[in-house]
Amino acid sequence: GLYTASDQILLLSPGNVEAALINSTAAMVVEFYASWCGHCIAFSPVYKSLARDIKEWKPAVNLAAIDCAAEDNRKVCTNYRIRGYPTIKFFHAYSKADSAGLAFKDFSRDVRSLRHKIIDKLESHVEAWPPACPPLEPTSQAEIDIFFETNNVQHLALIFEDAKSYIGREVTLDLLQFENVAVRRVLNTEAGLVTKLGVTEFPSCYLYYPGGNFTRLPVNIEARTFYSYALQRLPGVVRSGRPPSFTTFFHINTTEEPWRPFNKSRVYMSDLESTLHYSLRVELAAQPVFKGEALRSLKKYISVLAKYFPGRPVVMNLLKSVNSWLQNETSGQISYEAFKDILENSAQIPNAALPEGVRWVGCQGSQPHFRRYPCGVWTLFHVLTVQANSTGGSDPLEVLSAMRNYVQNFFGCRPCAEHFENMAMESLMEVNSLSSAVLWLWSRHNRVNNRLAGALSEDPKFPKIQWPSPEMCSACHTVKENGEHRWNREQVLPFLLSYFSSSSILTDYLESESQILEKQKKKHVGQQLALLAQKPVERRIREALDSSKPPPSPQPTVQEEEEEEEEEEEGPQDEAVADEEEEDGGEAKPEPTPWSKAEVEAGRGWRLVHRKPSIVGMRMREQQEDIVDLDSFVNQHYRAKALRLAASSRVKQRSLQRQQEQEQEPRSAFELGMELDGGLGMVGLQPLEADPELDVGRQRKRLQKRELSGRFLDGELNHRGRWMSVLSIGFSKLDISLCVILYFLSSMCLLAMYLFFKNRLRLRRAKVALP
Ligand SMILES: Cc1cc2nc3c(=O)[nH]c(=O)nc-3n(C[C@H](O)[C@H](O)[C@H](O)COP(=O)(O)OP(=O)(O)OC[C@H]3O[C@@H](n4cnc5c(N)ncnc54)[C@H](O)[C@@H]3O)c2cc1C
Repeated sequence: GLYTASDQILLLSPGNVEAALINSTAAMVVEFYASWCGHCIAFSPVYKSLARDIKEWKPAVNLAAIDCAAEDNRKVCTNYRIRGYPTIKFFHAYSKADSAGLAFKDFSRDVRSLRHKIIDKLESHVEAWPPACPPLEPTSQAEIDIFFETNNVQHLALIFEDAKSYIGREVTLDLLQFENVAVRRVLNTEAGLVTKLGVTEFPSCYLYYPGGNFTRLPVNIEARTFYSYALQRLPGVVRSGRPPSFTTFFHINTTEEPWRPFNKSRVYMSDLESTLHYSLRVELAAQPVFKGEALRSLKKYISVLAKYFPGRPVVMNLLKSVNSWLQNETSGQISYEAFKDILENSAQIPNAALPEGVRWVGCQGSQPHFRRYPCGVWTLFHVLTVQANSTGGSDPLEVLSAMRNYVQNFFGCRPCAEHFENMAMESLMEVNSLSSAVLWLWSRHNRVNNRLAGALSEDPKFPKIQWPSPEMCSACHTVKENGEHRWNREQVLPFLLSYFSSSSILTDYLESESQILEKQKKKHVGQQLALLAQKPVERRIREALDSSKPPPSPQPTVQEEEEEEEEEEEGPQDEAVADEEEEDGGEAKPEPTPWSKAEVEAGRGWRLVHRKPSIVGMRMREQQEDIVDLDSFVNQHYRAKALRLAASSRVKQRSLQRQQEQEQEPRSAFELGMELDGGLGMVGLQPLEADPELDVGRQRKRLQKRELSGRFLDGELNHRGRWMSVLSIGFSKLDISLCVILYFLSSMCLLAMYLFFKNRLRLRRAKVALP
């Protein structure tokens, strides 16, 4: 068919036609059409506009349509004696079963004249006036005099007009769904009232109160739209079924968060950043993997954000890094986790971060379920279309198609996405310039506002209006000669360009950039700690071993090797001095390689695990460490720790100065990790202190030296201890046995050779001695 349920048009079928047309409390206007008929197709936008225009009239009159081209509907259309398309018929409220409806003859294809026709038909009701329809006939002085005795309303609006004018009746129907206000039309011929109120202009609107007090309703233009808008916003006037505390909502904090006072006619960066946070960290997270259409949509979305989001440097740096990573991604699919790593700036690009959490300001709702994120999404895309326009984007559809794809693929509200897609399919192709893109989004947003006005999702504190209101931009509204409201697009465009421009965006309630960066830094450190704490011991050992495979070049340079050898050969006294020098920074050298921190860490890990042994022969075992026995590995480190502790306690006893130095020396995070891990901190290779500046490499070196010093100080260790220490470095019992056997065999061999040559010499001497 030509219509959908979101058009505010009731779609008729054999199943619901009787319930809709027979004995209904509201009158019905029905379009009988055929979906293949060109005139029907041409008329459908008018009929949709009419439905939007008079949606407040629903309790009195409702619009419906039926596609007679559908086989199932043919009998219904035949029963109502439909001969041609489109045919519009009017059914009075409480129509009988045999009613065939009143056809609109020669109706013109414009909303205003159709509206007037509907009013004419409503007034032609001959039976008892339907209770759902307000009185449409002109009022009199006599009725006004006793009005407040018989009606319990706060405001009575009197619209003074001539007999031909429909404004009074239209405004009466526009206010049908609002409480605490009544509207009556007064003809210019009602001399008593005209004189009493001193009315000179027709049309004009006056508010009349008990006791005969009255005041003129101030509006920019004397027209239906302005009257209806102003009357719907009078104090105490609420949509039917809504709480009457409309005006006091502003001061009541009904949300969990503190209310943030704001200017209703400004855009806030805090809303935009909150939208980015929710969109990128929450909504996108629903997709574990992006591929195909979803990946293309994500790329487009991030691309327009990186190009047009008028963000602070810290946010823009982050968006640009995410964008360049995404655009370089060619594998055809990416996981959300990988995306998130870049989003959280795991690579620690300087001065780049997206603030965490939401802080709604202009998008605050009076209840936690009102407004917020969807308000932010609209605002974000209005800002982006305006930014694209003012920065001279090349493709008029760039932002809108990114929005369309985002909404279609990721926006959590699926019916919203469906409605938006329908609008996009219908007219997005008409957009041919950057300014028409701005206007397209504005007008489609207004369509959504129109559809949602009065819906349960409408925040009573922020009623859905045709935006901008006359108060915000009176020049945006005009009235045609015939009194019909029109948007003045020439005025709307500059208004939108200024309202959503980057220079108009307020930065209240934002966290400072340094706060954001500081939080991000803490988060990174926290994540590293959590990761370390979560990893099972064996996994950490395996990872350490994996990381022990040499990366391309962080192997020690010749100079480094020499330095390390020198350090290893230094005695304990030298070590203390060297430690002091390192702490002072005196001898500390910057990392000689251009590797990232992680790579350097990996390199250090590699060097640590593969450090040159002090016993010749260890090199031969390096290749085998990939298949190390975990238990013996664990044992080695337990033993190493025990030896270190023993050695350091001996040192303490022997040197008071050395003891003091050791006591003053802060325990390194690495050592703490060793203790926490039961001596396995070495394999985690992670600093456990929350200070990211901690030089883990130096502490490791120091630790190595202590291990070594433990061995060199071992003069006091007993022979068995030393033997054990030799074993602990890596020789198995088999190795030792083989060595002993080889030693024994070679000794035997030497002995045999000695005896052999000795005998030969003796024989030779004996031969020479013979005559
Ligand atoms: C793409 C999309 C489709 C949606 N579809 C539906 C739906 O089908 N059903 C549903 O229940 N909800 C839908 N929503 C949510 C709904 O439109 C509102 O966003 C939500 O109800 C919150 O409303 P709000 O009062 O904060 O104002 P919003 O409509 O969210 O507007 C946000 C702000 O934008 C400004 N604004 C308002 N109108 C315009 C305009 N025409 N042009 C420029 N700026 C304007 C105002 O300052 C307003 O405060 C949709 C949201 C989006 C993003």
